[in-house]
Amino acid sequence: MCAARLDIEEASWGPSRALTLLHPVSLALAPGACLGVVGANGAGKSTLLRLIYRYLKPRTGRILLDGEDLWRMSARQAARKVAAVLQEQPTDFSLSVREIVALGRRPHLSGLAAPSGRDQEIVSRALSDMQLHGLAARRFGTLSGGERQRVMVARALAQEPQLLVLDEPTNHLDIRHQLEILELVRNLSVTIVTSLHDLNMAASLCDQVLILSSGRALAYGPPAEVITPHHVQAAFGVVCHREQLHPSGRPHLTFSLSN
Ligand SMILES: Nc1ncnc2c1ncn2[C@@H]1O[C@H](COP(=O)(O)OP(=O)(O)OP(=O)(O)O)[C@@H](O)[C@H]1O
Repeated sequence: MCAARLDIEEASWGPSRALTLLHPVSLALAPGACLGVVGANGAGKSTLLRLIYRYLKPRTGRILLDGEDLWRMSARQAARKVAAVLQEQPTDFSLSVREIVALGRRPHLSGLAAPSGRDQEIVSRALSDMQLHGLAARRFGTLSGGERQRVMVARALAQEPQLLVLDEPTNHLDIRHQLEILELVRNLSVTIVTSLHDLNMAASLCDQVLILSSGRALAYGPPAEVITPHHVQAAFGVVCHREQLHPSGRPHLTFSLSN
């Protein structure tokens, strides 16, 4: 897998001319960097992610991967470069875990060609990266929420993307699997855009953070500059305290409704 540079240039979106849900957003993300998109419910995180994985076409502006406009590529070309792990999961519950993960190879297969030995190897690696080998033959519909989430990450890994988009990747996961997924994601050599609700997690995982508030970019930059009590108050309407953990000295945020 290799990593792409992501440039978002004045990208906005709304379902009609009269309604803008995402006001123009611009940012540049270096290859291999991890961007965390945070904000209150309804702030526009999923909408921005949908533009980045080419589900929605920007009403204004562009999304560029290594300088190439996502909407000037074919859907298939884009699918070879961008993979997404979404909160909505597939409804083909009767497929096995291995079959679902193998769907990630589809953009790389030509025509009706059967998967090659290399494709099978990539699928096996994705299954073992997500510790799913023991579940490979199980029907997707029989898995727990956390197991399903790991299958969706494995499918995205099998796609060998240059940019991986994750919408709340730790949903449904217990603490151990949350930490494992985050560590795995962090060690991938791809560019990552992830929405997160946990600001402490965003601060420790991400190289850059974008705070959205009511469909507008409130702040963008390294976590220490962006996740500040002032911005948190403005975006979430809560009081935020930055404390230092002992003995690591790492910053940790706590929140309250009033001082
Ligand atoms: N097609 C649409 N038509 C009308 N409104 C929409 C449409 N899509 C999204 N919205 C609204 O736009 C706002 C932003 O939605 P979005 O899903 O991007 O928020 P979010 O930050 O991901 O929220 P959450 O944290 O709750 O998942 C919400 O108020 C949502 O109801």
